[in-house]
Amino acid sequence: MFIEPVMAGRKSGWIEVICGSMFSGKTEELIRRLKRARIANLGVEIFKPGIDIRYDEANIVSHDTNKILSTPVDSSQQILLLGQGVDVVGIDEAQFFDAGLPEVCEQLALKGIRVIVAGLDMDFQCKPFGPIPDLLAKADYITKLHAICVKCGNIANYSYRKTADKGKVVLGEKDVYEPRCRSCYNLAD
Ligand SMILES: Nc1ncnc2c1ncn2[C@@H]1O[C@H](COP(=O)(O)OP(=O)(O)O)[C@@H](O)[C@H]1O
Ligand SMILES: Cc1cn([C@H]2C[C@H](O)[C@@H](COP(=O)(O)O)O2)c(=O)[nH]c1=O
Ligand SMILES: [Zn+2]
Repeated sequence: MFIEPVMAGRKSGWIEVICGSMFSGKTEELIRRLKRARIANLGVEIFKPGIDIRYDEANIVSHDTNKILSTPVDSSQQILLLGQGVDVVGIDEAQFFDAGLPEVCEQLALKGIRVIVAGLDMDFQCKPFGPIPDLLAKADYITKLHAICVKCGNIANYSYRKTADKGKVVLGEKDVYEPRCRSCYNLAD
């Protein structure tokens, strides 16, 4: 389990990235860390991409219906503007943001803000997803989570798409995707 670092001396920010496949618990872990920050009386701002309206327009909602209120935004620059002056910034579904997100996170961390980012590291074709690879390179702390393979029960690293759609961005949940391990991902069905 991730334990919040204790920083001595001057207030310094940092970047945490929570990554993994779909259903691996990224959103739950993000919500857990943000709720703990609120319990510590820290100022928290939470963002998600405007396109992510799967479960709710504004809330970040986990597959287990755990939720926390967020501000939907359309660009990483908005996070830089709206995130000023708080202690902690949380970002969910970061794979959908533009290529400027890593630099925005860097700027926020430089201002002493703890930045917690959750997102898919790979798309349905096992290709790196959006700004996540660059975020991983810049992160101070990385947590890689795993789901359970629906085919065999092993640890799942991949998000298998069940439909014929080949577009990179296709919103969905169990109707469209299932988590699979490496062997089961490479099965024909
Ligand atoms: N195959 C699975 N493996 C693991 N968790 C699953 C699976 N199917 C459903 N879940 C549920 O999904 C929850 C994680 O949801 P969530 O945090 O939204 O994941 P993510 O954001 O990584 O997609 C788990 O706590 C569990 O209840
Ligand atoms: C693999 C993959 C996923 N998506 C979409 C599907 C969901 O709407 C989100 C991921 O949500 P989660 O919180 O990680 O479960 O991303 C996509 O658009 N393209 C893909 O390749
Ligand atoms: Zn498997």
